Amino acid sequence: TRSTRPQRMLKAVQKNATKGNPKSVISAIDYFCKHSEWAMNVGDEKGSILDSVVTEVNPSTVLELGTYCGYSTVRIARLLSPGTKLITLEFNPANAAVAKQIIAYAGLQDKVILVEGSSGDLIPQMKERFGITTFDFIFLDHWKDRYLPDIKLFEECGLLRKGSVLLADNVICPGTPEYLEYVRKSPRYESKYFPAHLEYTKVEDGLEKSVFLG
Ligand SMILES: Cc1ccc(Cc2cc(O)c(O)c(C(=O)NC/C=C/[C@H]3O[C@@H](n4cnc5c(N)ncnc54)[C@H](O)[C@@H]3O)c2)cc1
Ligand SMILES: [Mg+2]
Repeated sequence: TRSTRPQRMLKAVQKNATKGNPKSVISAIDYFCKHSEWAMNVGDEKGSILDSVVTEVNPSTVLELGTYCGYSTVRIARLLSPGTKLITLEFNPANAAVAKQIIAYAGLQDKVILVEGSSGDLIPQMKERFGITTFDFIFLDHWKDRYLPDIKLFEECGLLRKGSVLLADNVICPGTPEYLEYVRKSPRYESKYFPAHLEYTKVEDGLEKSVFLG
């Protein structure tokens, strides 16, 4: 049967990147998306903003919602200090299987815990399953209608502390209007919009960084 786009992306990484070199994996995926097939990775322009926020926060506890093929997982994990791991949630087994291989090809498997399942089910399990008290940094890049319910779930589960940083992809395109309204209106968050473009296109998009004020 015909291969899937994530499988073709993995092939491109195995062909064009250097094993154990995260930067080359990131470049190989960006090249594939620019010259072969567009795919919904955060991309290089928004990825640089992601890099700068992760570097600024220098988090000890990290959560990513929506692994997809692991592109942003690799971007984040490569910047984490030794001994720090990121937890990434993905409910599509086929995507998780590809992501696992791309993360391993980058040599970052020891810095990543990939959990198969849905955020709605897994977020309430973070404390008991992974011994997490609160998250320092959360990257939201899953189904856009899950951003708002999931941030409320973080609050209900006591997973945010004063200074926790949430970074949300696609707040313009595809768009997350309810989430944006919530974080921008709530007195419990300090929000900032980083303008950019939809990955590999000239369409306007951007990231919203929201700091929990406790
Ligand atoms: C109209 C239009 C369409 C598409 C675009 C382009 C565009 C650009 C982008 O950067 C995008 O991030 C997206 C986008 O839709 N992303 C959704 C990403 C899902 C992945 O995450 C997984 N997942 C989804 N919900 C959950 C969940 N609860 N728990 C665990 N995993 C979940 C899925 O299994 C997928 O692996 C789309 C722009 C405009
Ligand atoms: Mg996205």
